[in-house]
Amino acid sequence: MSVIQCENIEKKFRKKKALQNITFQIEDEKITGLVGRNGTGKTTLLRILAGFTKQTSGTVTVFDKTPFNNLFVSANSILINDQMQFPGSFNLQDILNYATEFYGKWDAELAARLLQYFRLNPQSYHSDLSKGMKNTFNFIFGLATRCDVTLFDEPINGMDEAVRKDVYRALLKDYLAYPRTIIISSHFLDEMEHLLEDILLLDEGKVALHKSLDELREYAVGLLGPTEAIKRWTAGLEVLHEKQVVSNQMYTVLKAQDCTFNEQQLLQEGIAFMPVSANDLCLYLTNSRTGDIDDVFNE
Ligand SMILES: Nc1ncnc2c1ncn2[C@@H]1O[C@H](COP(=O)(O)OP(=O)(O)OP(=O)(O)O)[C@@H](O)[C@H]1O
Repeated sequence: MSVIQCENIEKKFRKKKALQNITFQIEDEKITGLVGRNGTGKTTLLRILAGFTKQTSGTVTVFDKTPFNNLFVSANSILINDQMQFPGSFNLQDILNYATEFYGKWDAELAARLLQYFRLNPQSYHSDLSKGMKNTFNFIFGLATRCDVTLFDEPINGMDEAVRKDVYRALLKDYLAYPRTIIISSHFLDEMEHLLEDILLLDEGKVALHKSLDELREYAVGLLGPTEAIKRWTAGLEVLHEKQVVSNQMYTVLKAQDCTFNEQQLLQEGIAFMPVSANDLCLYLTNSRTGDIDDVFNE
């Protein structure tokens, strides 16, 4: 069953199109990674799904309802980001107590145990926490709501590596015990790959790709070998990425469906097949249109 459906969404900020032609569906009980370069529309999309802002055109439904200003959607979904504001007079414990009243599936015990594990003092104030601690608290809050739709916008910003690892593990354990629809936007795809079932990749406000992680891992293949031989074999094919490794050796990434070569023949010419990670593929598919950073320093 689709919990989230977007049909041809566009979002404009004055003349700037932050999102365009966005169409996708997200099934119930999946963890989806929302990835893409800076400024590509991830936050805007999550804010629309959470009902915080309205699309300029197109249709969005969450639980078959239009999320903007919808009480049912706001009681059953949560958007966690580093802009979260809590009443200034509330300490962390007050915030957790208040959540009990608002979220039907709130797990106070989980919240308390995680607070203790991450050494967050329940008497401290949210505004006094460091960036990493604030985001750890926000993550705990989001997890403990057990909302049927839980949206995390770059939840691990500022967390150190050990905390990030624990956060991933907590998310996975809780999700396996209480499956729900989770979307996480992040620039750390490598680290979170093991959590994700699907990837929604945005590029300049459009959906570049929406696939399962398994499909993504098989989407492309890398060829490493002599430049002349690779150029000859790949002539006329769509190249997703290429890089000169050393003077006469290059690395080229192609769509796997286009690689109908005889692997043995390629090997004889010194060309090796290499897998392409989901993270690298996402980078290649959203490559800068302004060339390589090296070009900035070349005359
Ligand atoms: N309130 C706003 N007013 C004007 N422009 C905005 C506003 N919010 C976002 N934008 C623009 O919309 C585009 C998408 O921004 P958004 O924050 O959704 O990107 P993002 O993918 O989340 O970026 P990042 O990875 O850097 O957090 C950007 O060009 C941004 O400048």
